[in-house]
Amino acid sequence: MKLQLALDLVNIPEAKEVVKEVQEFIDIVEIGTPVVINEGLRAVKEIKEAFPSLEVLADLKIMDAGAYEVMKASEAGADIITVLGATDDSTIKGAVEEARKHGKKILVDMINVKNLEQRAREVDALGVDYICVHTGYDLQAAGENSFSDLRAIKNVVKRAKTAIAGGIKLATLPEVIEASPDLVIVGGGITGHPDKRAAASEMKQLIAQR
Ligand SMILES: O=C(CO)[C@H](O)[C@H](O)COP(=O)(O)O
Repeated sequence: MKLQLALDLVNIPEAKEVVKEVQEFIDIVEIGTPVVINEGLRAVKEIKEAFPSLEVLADLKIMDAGAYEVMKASEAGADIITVLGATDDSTIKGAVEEARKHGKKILVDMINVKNLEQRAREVDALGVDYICVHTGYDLQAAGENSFSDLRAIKNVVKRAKTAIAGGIKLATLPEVIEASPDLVIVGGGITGHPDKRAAASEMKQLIAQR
């Protein structure tokens, strides 16, 4: 089980500071969608150059032009690129084919997918690397989480790895770990903690005990 740090509310220098603090406890660093909007793919490039031993995920949440956007993120140094599960199969197929050309991986974000199990089966058959259940910020604010969604996709996904994101904190991590995802994605649970290093370290220990 891997731990991914999601960076959403920082600029590039701040991102580097946070990663420096917690790098020994994380496997993947995510350049979040707001960071890409503010800083562009330069953020991916700079973080990959600064931390070459970490995998870097570009959270582009691709909805169209899958091949082109994966090509651009790959050129910037991303190891994993996100595509939305709600989009058309042709976009996901294009993204997967392009990722293969560059030796990169595709994570499909199932945010706001209604027919979750059926779509997870379909997306799995398209050859993606990760399928991720995700409660976004707006639904987190309404008290929702993706814990039962994770259990649901674990029952139907046969070849992709599974991942979960959305509001995971130290207190809720044990419940997440219980459902055995391959990847746990944590943003505010680390970046919003008064001691980021301690939070990341404790999360890594909880995951390692599994
Ligand atoms: O993709 C995202 C928002 O759309 C976030 O990166 C993801 O939800 C993880 O952050 P947090 O743990 O703070 O919810």
